[in-house]
Amino acid sequence: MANAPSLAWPAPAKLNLFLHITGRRADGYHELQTLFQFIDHCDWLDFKPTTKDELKLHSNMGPVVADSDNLILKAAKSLKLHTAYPGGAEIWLDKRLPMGGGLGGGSSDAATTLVALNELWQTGLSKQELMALGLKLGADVPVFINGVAAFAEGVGEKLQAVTVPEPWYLVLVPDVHVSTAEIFQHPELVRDTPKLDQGSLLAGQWHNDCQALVQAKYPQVANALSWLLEYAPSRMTGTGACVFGEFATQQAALEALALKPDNLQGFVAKGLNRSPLELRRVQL
Ligand SMILES: C[C@@](CO)(OP(=O)(O)O)[C@H](O)COP(=O)(O)OP(=O)(O)OC[C@H]1O[C@@H](n2ccc(N)nc2=O)[C@H](O)[C@@H]1O
Ligand SMILES: Nc1ncnc2c1ncn2[C@@H]1O[C@H](COP(=O)(O)OP(=O)(O)O)[C@@H](O)[C@H]1O
Repeated sequence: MANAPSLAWPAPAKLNLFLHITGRRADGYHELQTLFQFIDHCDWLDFKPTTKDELKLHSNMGPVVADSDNLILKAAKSLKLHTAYPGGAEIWLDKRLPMGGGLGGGSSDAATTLVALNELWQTGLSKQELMALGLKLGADVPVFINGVAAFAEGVGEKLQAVTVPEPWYLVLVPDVHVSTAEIFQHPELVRDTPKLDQGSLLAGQWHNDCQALVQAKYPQVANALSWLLEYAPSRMTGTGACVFGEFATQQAALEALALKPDNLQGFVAKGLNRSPLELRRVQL
């Protein structure tokens, strides 16, 4: 399985093109205003329904995430429980997205699992029902199920579809893990950015409220960003650690990639307003 070039179901990464934190709820979660766009860089999954009451995951992730914590198995289990589905599934994961980088790979894997098993098990949930189930697994899961670029509010679950430019991105992956929970708990996090309407936000300057704090704590992120800013307008995605620069053409992004320092990982990807998961659904 390790070299399986492409399993059947994509789980794409997302970028937060901007991320504003506008407040904190009583339960500790933060109110956001953010713009999600997908990129054509994906994990790949495959699923085989079984009659046995068992969920089994084969993956190339290594032991970094225990099965009991894996969002894929959590998603499959929650769909099985919610619909009282008696059977199970064998699941394969070809992990390609960096973990804990603000690219949403775990959430995307969970979303693809819910969408795929709902189809293969014929459990018949609507997209809205899947999104509600997904939200219990993580704030970013619904946008991946919805599959279109979106302006998001609430904790990221109140979505409005948007059409924004689809540039090429050079994404850099600093060699550091940034914990989402740690950044959201930090006393110095900016959490009082004024709420604005969608039109003003889309037309304004895009920024990420977590970026200054993450840069200050993690020199690897600060260094990646200052290198990238020499080539293109660049920001951090989510709570980091990945940063992305916007390029008009694939060629320009690849030329910058070729010049990157050897100690930085990176890749070039296209911005997409419709996710590869959604495009697969439409094409079938
Ligand atoms: C910040 C964002 C922006 O897209 O992205 P990432 O950098 O993680 O990809 C997300 O909202 C992250 O979503 P997700 O990664 O699903 O977060 P969750 O598992 O729900 O939450 C992880 C932890 O972050 C905090 N958290 C998360 C979301 C939010 N709106 N407010 C929070 O305070 C909570 O402490 C929670 O325990
Ligand atoms: N299938 C999965 N893929 C990636 N991470 C997972 C998965 N299941 C659980 N996790 C956990 O979720 C964390 C966040 O993963 P990920 O979604 O890749 O990053 P982020 O939320 O920063 O975008 C990981 O560090 C890992 O502990």
